[in-house]
Amino acid sequence: MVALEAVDAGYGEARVLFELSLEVAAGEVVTLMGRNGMGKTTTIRTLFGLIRPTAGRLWLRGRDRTGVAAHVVAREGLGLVPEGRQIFPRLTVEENLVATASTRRGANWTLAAVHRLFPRLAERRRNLGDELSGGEQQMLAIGRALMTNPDLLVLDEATEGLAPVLRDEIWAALATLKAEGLAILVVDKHLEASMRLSDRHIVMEKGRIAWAGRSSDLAADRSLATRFLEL
Ligand SMILES: Nc1ncnc2c1ncn2[C@@H]1O[C@H](COP(=O)(O)OP(=O)(O)OP(=O)(O)O)[C@@H](O)[C@H]1O
Repeated sequence: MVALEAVDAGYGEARVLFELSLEVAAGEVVTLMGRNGMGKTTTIRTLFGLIRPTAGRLWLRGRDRTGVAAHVVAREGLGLVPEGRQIFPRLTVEENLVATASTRRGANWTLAAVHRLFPRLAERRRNLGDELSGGEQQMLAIGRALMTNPDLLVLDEATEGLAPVLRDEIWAALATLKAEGLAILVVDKHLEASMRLSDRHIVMEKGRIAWAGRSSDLAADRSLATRFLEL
């Protein structure tokens, strides 16, 4: 449903992505991995139209969407959980969720549905964003992205800096979303958890794809992790 095809992209003169191609099909869960600074966030920004590629194509639902504005991409059914969460600190939990609500195509995601996925957000609904713990903020960031009713949810380091019990809660929520048929692209360093969740894994090195394969391939060759991921 989304694809980058031979994309070059970067910031000003600095080229970060080199002929990068990747694809996420409907209902598929894919992990994007790699050491710091290898271009994962830049890849996500390019997918969302936040960076315009200098070469190559962005495909959404089979249509060439290269160079379209970010708000147009968002309306095509891509929901972003950005690095650092970026929730609204002075809005309540409920206001944060309603702020991004979309009525596109049936609008499965309502406040009640987000509360079912993360009961903690129902308890905290009247708290301000900056009164939440890190884990609760992350749940809110995911809930907010779901309120746009995406077909593909993209998470950039969503479990970073969270206590293990909260990380597990986030992974469990993602497993529920996968079972409901949502496509997910997840940037994450936690290999074991992402191997359990994801269908496929893509490893980036210096703006290029260094390795791609299934969880069973990763499990079979542990040297891949040390080679590409510093684990
Ligand atoms: N806004 C920016 N302006 C200029 N260069 C940038 C900008 N953002 C990132 N870069 C550079 O682009 C390269 C790739 O960064 P990117 O954030 O995509 O990597 P990453 O794999 O997501 O790493 P991390 O895990 O540290 O977020 C790095 O060399 C980084 O310094």
